[in-house]
Amino acid sequence: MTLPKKSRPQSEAAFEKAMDLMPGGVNSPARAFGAVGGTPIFIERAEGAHLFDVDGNKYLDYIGSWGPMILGHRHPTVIAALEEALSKGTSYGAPTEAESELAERIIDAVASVEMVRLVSSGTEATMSAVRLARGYTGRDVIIKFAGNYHGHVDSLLVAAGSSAATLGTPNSPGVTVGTTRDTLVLEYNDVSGLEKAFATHGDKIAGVILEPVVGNMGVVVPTQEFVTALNRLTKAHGALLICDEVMSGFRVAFGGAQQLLGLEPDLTTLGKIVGGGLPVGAYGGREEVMKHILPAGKVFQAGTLSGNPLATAAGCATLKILKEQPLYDRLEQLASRLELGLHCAAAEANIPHTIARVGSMMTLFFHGNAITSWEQASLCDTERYAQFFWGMMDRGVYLPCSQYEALFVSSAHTEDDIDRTIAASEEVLNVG
Ligand SMILES: NCC(=O)CCC(=O)O
Repeated sequence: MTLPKKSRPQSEAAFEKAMDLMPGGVNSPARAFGAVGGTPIFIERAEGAHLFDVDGNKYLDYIGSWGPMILGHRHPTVIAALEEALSKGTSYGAPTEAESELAERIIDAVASVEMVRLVSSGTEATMSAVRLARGYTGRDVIIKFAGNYHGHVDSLLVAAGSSAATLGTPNSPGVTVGTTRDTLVLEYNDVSGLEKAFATHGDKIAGVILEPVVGNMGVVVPTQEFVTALNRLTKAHGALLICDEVMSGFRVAFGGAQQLLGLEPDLTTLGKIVGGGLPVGAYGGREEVMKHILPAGKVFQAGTLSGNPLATAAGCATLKILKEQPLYDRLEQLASRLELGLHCAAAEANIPHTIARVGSMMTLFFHGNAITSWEQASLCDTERYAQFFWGMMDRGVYLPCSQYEALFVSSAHTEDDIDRTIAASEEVLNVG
């Protein structure tokens, strides 16, 4: 296992203390650097495209809080909206007009969403969407795909991606066989597997949930045949298509991955960017389906902090900027520059690799072939990734601490930042 050359004594001390207080020293396993070894850096503050750790080191941040910070950290408009909301109160547990504004902004952007419910995390959004799909159809079975991650919902924590895959727990202890009896796991991009599942269980399938651009086994893109089959088979069998756009929503396009790919979901789950850096999730879809949620209908779902005024303010400010400013072209330019630079660096060093990218989310896989499923993703050279990760960290570039997580470019990155990142990668990949 490669470890960093640089020591970070304050982070090491903070981690040692945290390990006594919280399991593994963290509040979410993705943060623990488990797959790359060593000590996670403890963050002191962030600004624009940069993170600053407690040892006083500055890093170019390509995680962006695992996706939400598409505008970079402390965007002045988002901070101003938060300050204004804060001056009025922090939680009411009663309706506000700002909730309608955020709902309206989501409905305006995502073509398939006619009505939306706000929650507090992506996990809550997917959990609720699955319940609604079952409640609406009166059926039990949910199809999910290996390596896709839908938060830590029990019934979906099977062959899960993200830190569950990275840390070797794709099927978590504590998730009962009974809970997952109605979860059918297929390989991503496997059209014939999907056809067979519908041929065998068609009248029992409540829905199919997927990441339309996967970010949780590294970036994996669906084939056009897979997209067409998902649209066709769900419609033909009366099952709901659920696009989990917690990561890809407002990230790969203003209308999400569904807009880019031509997916026609009945339900969409959102999180991350819609909260502008505060805890928000959302699920939405056709009005006729959404009206089955209590109190309009009978499917139960609730939340004390749902539509929280601070989170709603940050979300509205972020979505307003994304609507009014042509940031997606800029993100595309920056990210394609990074893709090309990383590709050239790895090619020059003769390192087998493939890069998957959609807009500003991307993965440099240490494997020579294109990655289209978890079966293939699992063959990557994760030891090489760990070396790459620490080499980049020591040069002030903060990348995901796992081969199986996407990196994100934000609109706060500059061409110069990208070029510095490429120069660092050239050094790291050539040193080996
Ligand atoms: N792929 C990682 C995430 O999406 C969330 C971060 C976390 O699990 O802490």
